[in-house]
Amino acid sequence: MRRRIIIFLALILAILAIVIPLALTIHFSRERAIAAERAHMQEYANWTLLRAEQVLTDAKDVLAQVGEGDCSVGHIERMRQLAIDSGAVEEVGHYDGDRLACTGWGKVPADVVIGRGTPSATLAGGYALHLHVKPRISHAREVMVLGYRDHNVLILPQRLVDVLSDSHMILGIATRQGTLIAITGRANDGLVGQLSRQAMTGMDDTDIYASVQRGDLTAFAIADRSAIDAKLGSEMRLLLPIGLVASAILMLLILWVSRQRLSPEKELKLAIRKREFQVHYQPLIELATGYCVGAEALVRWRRPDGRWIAPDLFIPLAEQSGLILDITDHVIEQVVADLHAMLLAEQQVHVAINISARDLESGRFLDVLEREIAKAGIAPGQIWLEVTERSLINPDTARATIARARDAGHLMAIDDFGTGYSSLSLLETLPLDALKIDKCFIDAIGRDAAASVVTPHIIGMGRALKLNLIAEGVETREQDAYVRKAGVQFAQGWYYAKALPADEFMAFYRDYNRGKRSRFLSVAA
Ligand SMILES: Nc1nc2c(ncn2[C@@H]2O[C@H](COP(=O)(O)O[C@H]3[C@@H](O)[C@H](n4cnc5c(=O)[nH]c(N)nc54)O[C@@H]3COP(=O)(O)O)[C@@H](O)[C@H]2O)c(=O)[nH]1
Repeated sequence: MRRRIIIFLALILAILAIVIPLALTIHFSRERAIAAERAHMQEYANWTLLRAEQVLTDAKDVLAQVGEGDCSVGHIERMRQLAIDSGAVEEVGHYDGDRLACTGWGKVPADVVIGRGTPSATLAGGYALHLHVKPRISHAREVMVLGYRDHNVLILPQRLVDVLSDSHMILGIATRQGTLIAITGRANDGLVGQLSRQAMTGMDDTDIYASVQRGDLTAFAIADRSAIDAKLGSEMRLLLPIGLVASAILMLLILWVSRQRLSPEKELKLAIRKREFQVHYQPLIELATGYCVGAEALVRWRRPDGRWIAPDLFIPLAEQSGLILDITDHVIEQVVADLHAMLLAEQQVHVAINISARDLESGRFLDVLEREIAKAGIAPGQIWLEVTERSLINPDTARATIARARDAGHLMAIDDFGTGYSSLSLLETLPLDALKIDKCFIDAIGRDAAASVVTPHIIGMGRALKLNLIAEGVETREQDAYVRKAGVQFAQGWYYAKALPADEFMAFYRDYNRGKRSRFLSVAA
């Protein structure tokens, strides 16, 4: 269940690890494209402003150079020459009072009356600006007129906005007060009015735009929003690799974390934290009396989905990772919690707890054991400890811990005896109380197997060491009869009972011993 949740979460996170960086890449690419296009519009509004300022400066220069005039031949010649030399003005004219008297083309005929008119705007320095003027002398295209004192110049408005652009856009120039002077194409009137009045940048459903103001003028640039899409491609090409790398890093991170979470060691750690372990008890039978005199505590892992996991599958990992220390502590606490009432009431009953090589090395379990049994008032002799032959790899440390345990009053048994290649001389030096003959030798009884020849020797070895013998894995009547006859003191195995939950074990103990009680007490005494 937990595994499935982790895999499900990892899948969701993996999808998010792809979707979020990609969505952010698209979002930031779009933001950058918009910002770039706004800056682009601003740049062109600036170019337009510069161009318009240049044209007006040229026109003002012409007005400054023309000097005083009286429509003499020399004056007219000067006006014509200035118009030819200037790239900005089309014509220069001279007023006599309120009437245009002559231009670079010559004197204005007496029957043609051209007044000064009302200026559309007045520019700094006292220049009068007239817009949308149709010249009556040259009959040229619509112009704007810049007047100063007795002279004026005609300027083609397009000159103010003739800026080469790198993409399709509309450029415009207006007076500071918002009167449009020139524009390069058709655009939304409302937007043009807005841009002519103030410096701004922005975007609406169809356009992206910017306007700038300086001195007497406002310049603006407008482009279709599709310009953003064109930039989006290049921004995406820039940001997409970053987005893909971020996705890949996130995916690797998720993979790493989920592998960690799914690792058996991590699961075991979590199971210890959540106390998912339970202890079952396999009854131990005293063969001479036929009584159940105790049990071996065997740990089981109950997963949150209800599945039981056998110790064979997790004890080796727990030993390898050191987590066995915590499991042993848990088993001790559980045994005391489960059986303390029974152990107090039935002082002849004992429980055997399995101790690993790591436990022997650290000796920590003894502190936990002492604390727990002292709290419950259980006699130390009612707790036996089983160590396998294989866990005696470091005999000196093992000997010290075994001695400590025996000094505390516990009985020590060697488990799986016969499979661990312990030498008789080593076993002789250890302070032991019992030997458990491994199941493989019990299995061999009555069979034509190589081990069957060894079984009597294993029993003989136990006897030679003057230790109590326990036969484990007894499954048949024949095996029971054999070990009884061979003088083995105790036996456990499916022939008597499997490992049972605490309450079932206590019920088994009551039922199994019923009717045998008086005889048992006399034997125990
Ligand atoms: N360090 C710890 N080791 C522990 C602990 N609890 C268990 N173990 C060790 O795990 C191994 C497997 O144990 P389990 O699956 O519980 O099997 C035990 C018995 O159920 C099984 N058994 C007993 N009688 C019979 C039988 O007649 N037939 C049959 N096929 N199996 C039988 O044998 C196991 C008991 O083994 P042993 O400990 O050698 O007496 C096992 O090595 C456990 O020791 C723990 O808390 N700590």
